[in-house]
Amino acid sequence: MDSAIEISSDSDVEIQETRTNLPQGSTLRPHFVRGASLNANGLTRMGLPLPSSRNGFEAKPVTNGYIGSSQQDVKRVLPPSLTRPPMPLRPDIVGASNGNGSQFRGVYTVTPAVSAPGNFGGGYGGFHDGMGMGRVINGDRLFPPSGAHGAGASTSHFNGGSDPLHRNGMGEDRSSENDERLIYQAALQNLNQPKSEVDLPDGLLSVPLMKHQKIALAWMFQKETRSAPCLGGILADDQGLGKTISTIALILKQMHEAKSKSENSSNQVAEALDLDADDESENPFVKQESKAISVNGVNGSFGMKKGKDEEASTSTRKFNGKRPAAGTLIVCPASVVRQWARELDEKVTEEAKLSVLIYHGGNRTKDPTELAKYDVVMTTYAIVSNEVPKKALKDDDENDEKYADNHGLASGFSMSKKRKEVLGAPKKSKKRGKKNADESDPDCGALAKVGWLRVVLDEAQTIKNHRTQVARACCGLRAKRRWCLSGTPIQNTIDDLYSYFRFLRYDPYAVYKSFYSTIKVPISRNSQIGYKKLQAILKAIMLRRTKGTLLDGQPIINLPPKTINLSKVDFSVEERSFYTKLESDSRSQFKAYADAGTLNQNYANILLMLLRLRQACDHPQLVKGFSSDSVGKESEKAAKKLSREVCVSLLNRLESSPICRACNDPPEAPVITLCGHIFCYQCVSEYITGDENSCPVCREQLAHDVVFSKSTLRTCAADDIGCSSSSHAKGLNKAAFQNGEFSSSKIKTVLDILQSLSNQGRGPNSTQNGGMPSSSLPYDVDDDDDVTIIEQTSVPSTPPCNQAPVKTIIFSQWTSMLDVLEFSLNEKTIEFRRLDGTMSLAARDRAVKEFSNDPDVKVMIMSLKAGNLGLNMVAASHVILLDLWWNPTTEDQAIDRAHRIGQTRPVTVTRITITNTVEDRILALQEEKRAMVASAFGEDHGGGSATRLTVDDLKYLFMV
Ligand SMILES: Nc1ncnc2c1ncn2[C@@H]1O[C@H](COP(=O)(O)OP(=O)(O)OP(=O)(O)O)[C@@H](O)[C@H]1O
Repeated sequence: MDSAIEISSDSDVEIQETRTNLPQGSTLRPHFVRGASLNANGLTRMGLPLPSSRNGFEAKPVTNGYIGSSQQDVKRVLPPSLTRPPMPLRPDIVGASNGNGSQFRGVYTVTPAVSAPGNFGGGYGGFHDGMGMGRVINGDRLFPPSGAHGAGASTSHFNGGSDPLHRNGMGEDRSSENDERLIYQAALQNLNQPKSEVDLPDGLLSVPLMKHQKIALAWMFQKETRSAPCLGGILADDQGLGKTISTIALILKQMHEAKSKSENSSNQVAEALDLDADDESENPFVKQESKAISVNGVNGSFGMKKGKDEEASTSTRKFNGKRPAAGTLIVCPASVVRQWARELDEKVTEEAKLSVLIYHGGNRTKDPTELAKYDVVMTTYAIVSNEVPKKALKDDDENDEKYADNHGLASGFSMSKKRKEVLGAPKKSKKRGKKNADESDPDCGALAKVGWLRVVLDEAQTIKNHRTQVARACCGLRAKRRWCLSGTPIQNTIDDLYSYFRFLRYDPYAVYKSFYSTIKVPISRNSQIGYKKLQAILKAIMLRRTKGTLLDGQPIINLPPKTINLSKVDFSVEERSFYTKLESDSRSQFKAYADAGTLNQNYANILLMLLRLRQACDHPQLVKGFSSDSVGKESEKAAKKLSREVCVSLLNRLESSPICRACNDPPEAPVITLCGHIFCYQCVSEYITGDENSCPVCREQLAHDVVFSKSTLRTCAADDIGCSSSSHAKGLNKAAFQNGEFSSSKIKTVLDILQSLSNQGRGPNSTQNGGMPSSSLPYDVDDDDDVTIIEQTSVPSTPPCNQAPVKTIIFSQWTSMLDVLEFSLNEKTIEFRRLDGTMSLAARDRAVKEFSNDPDVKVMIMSLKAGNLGLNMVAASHVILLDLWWNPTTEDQAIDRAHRIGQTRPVTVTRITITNTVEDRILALQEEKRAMVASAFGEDHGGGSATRLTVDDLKYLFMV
């Protein structure tokens, strides 16, 4: 087995307790506290060092480490400050231990996490809270004393110069101005929560900024000055705290200041000019003609609308002769583009209206000077990925290999050339390399041909893997000021940070060698000191407040409570028998791979088996292929024109390598592009409907007529492969489903919940406490910032009923589950809307609006992939999660669509899982994932090591 780096933490104690509680016959997970290797979208490859999950720690002798199964396993030494009492388990784990199949309902109630000011957890105060993942136990944050303040952090501890790697000049090309020692020494001088506030002059925003937003504005404004280590930073406030409005305020503030300066003094203009000069350009900017153009509402094409004033509105943007200088570029997921537009429209007054362009769609301009006319341009990550030359990875590629060796990554798990080819990675042609590096290439889009004053990456975790096309493209954007907005900046490992540093040009950490030698090596040598150093490094560029952060002793926002129910239901007899057979077949197959020593080679197959088990928990028909063929007529027509050889070859490929190149999970409704890359239909649709029109892997043109499903290809290669049986089976399954022969326990549970909400919503006696029993027992937990778990035995009741109708969002990660659900909702005449990745942006926007505004629309069914980020859906006070996502932060993000500013009612969340299935074990993995994230943010200093799904993880999942 490969070597694996272990987190040695006090959570071992917790796990041992769990083991004693497990029911007879339950499979104990040998590596329960080991770092699970999950990525944001799902599993990382078994031991495969996905770029975002590289292990970067040196081996340490074991002192109090967890004893792994391999003798080569490497242990991590915990600082003494991190030995804390064992923490009780989450009810889901305990629930799994009941062993009697009885339903268990754990309730997680959000109480504002109280953290006293000065307690380092009292908001933004440095690494822990600065990173924002300080855990709350009974309302108190736990931090190691080492992180309580910066006083104990002698700068000598941070002497990067003593680092041989550093001394050897790996970062030697950086100026002394950027010397990391200066940066963190400066940062150490003020590790307290920023308190300075700045407000906008009256008349710019239509709503007042909240106190924490004024602090954010002051902080952001200051970070855009030359005194900062890089111009910009990471605003990492919790989801829903108003990162959007803070950013809009920054844009307005900077424009207002620049305008005042230019009116007042020519000297000041000169200063402003200097401040805005593009430091990546040799030529100073020259004055640009600017126009005031107001945003054209939030509907239609978002074209420009000339403002009343034609006076200069965009401060100091200038042309440099070669590249037009443009304003602010907002890059965000397609699903939130219109929401940004709406915020800009609604939150900015008529007088201060910004000119806004949504740069999206097939008809988008190719003229860079056109982009330069707007104050704000909004676009999607996919378009950036398509249009902007990728920043070269040469250095990092070398590093990856070199450092992987250093960190005990088994060679068999490395992303070998062979593996890349299997997965369809394009061979790098010299031509492409050149093309990527040259923005004068005619294929390079308008986005890359302007110099931006400011680039803002919303949901910046999208670039957490610095090797991806999208991350490299974002890095390639020319910009003076750079911002990352993310409520979940670290999802997997410390390496996630590297990608942000690289984008931000946060020298010297923007060079992997320096990041490695100045951050990762110190952590591995002495985690306590190393993390203090990271704390300081982050402090200089990151602001993070959670919903529980206190300002002057008061919570920064007063949100109604959030209650999370874990609803464990059992299968029907038919479902159980179907599942049991599937599980035992999968286990046998897994054992066969294990016995043959071919687990690595069969990684994709193993994930596919897991996918089927997970889907079977939702509805057996998902496994049996109920879902209708995703691709449309265009695809079928085009497939008929392909030669049989091409069809067979594509089909073979589609059947042999089932990993989606977008989400890294086995694809749902798998399709293959003509260029040979495999995706979930939903994932590839994001690229097509987003009008980016190009394959995220190789940039080949994409459209619906170059995307083929298995059944379409089978039809074309009919005789040998037997398409007829497949479509027959599909018809049969659908018929079976429609006849109700195979109902799903989860669907029934959803309908019961909706029914009960509908009844309770009408009733006069709704409780005032969101369904919390009066005798609730406090339940400690360390895995969520602001959640306390209590045990509840009664069915949660609905929140208090006020005038607004009770609305529910239902999430599933599979569109086929949404299909099935649709059928049941229609049958019960429940009015709903749907949002998934295959829909156009306009259709998604319409669905959100109708759900929010139409009192008759009580339900929104959403794909977790398309709908978990950014959207404001406070009309809903109930959230149902139909299935478990590997990474719990994804679920948290989904829940926060409803639990955010603007929510006036308690929010109830129901996670539905099936007992005695793989879902029990995924819940346990999620616990590990939460623990890993906590580690990464300083709770147990194990961060960055928990990055891989090991063979033992898989054995656990398959109960082998
Ligand atoms: N000062 C304010 N006054 C009124 N409404 C506000 C204010 N600040 C934020 N909001 C509203 O709160 C909601 C959440 O804000 P926003 O979308 O900016 O949060 P966010 O931090 O960007 O969330 P996410 O991380 O999920 O994208 C929005 O509907 C926004 O309009």
